[in-house]
Amino acid sequence: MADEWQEAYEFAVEVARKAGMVKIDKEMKVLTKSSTVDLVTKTDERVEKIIIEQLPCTESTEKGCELTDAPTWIIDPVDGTTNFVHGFPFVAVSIAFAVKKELEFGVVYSCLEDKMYRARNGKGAFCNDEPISVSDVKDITKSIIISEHGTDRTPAKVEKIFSTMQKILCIPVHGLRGSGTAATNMCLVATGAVEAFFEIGIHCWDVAAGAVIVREAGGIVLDVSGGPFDLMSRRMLSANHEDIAKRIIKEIEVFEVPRDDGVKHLQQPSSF
Ligand SMILES: O=P(O)(O)O[C@H]1[C@H](O)[C@@H](O)[C@H](O)[C@@H](O)[C@@H]1O
Ligand SMILES: [Mg+2]
Repeated sequence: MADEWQEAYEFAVEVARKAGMVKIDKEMKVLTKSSTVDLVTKTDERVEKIIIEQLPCTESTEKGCELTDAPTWIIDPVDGTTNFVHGFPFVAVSIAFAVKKELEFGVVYSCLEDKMYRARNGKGAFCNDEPISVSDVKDITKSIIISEHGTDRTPAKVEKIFSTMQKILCIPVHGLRGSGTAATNMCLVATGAVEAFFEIGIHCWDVAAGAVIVREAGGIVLDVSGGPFDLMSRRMLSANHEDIAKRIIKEIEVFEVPRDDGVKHLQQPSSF
């Protein structure tokens, strides 16, 4: 049987590259989404339009996310919009494709670094056409971990986020980092530059492509409780190895966030 999705995969790489030809423009119009620190720009809209016009069979929906069995594109035109607005040099285009609710391939173009990350189920992960793989460090005290504080500044949530970061820092780990884009953070796990990245509050479009890239690079993608990864849950932990993941999970102070699909919060059974 012909390789059904290969053409779509290759096409997504080209579309991501074209969409990534964005320029840092000091006069850009900045708008806000869920809060005054959750930014979106006219460029986000322009890039989204470029992508949607070029990808085959796209129907765009303004109404949140619902993953059905139909072939579905999951797009973040500018991941790292706050970076983009400030000229902080990590901005990515993220394009994923799911079939029957399973992610089939993911493409992340880190445009300012000109790094094209891509992966397809069972076919490996690549950066600029070179195969990539996760780090082999299993000792958390020899690791670098990424987390982000997101855009919800409710004091109780911020407290949990910083308390988690403090506990992880004091394990101790070699360092804590954050590029400001979830898609790029996941690619940093996939290349072995860091051992893990976790965040509560991200959206499906921030992490869908990265999830395929991490898995194909030999890593794991889980819920922050250790249970199976649920794309709509807005909770994600990606790691090079389950030893690193288990150790981080011990320290994560989980808090509730509304799911992307609007379904009431589901309890995630831990696989550890
Ligand atoms: O830049 P966007 O697409 O809004 O995504 C980022 C999100 O807004 C932040 O809350 C997260 O901390 C980042 O990891 C996302 O990539
Ligand atoms: Mg994003």
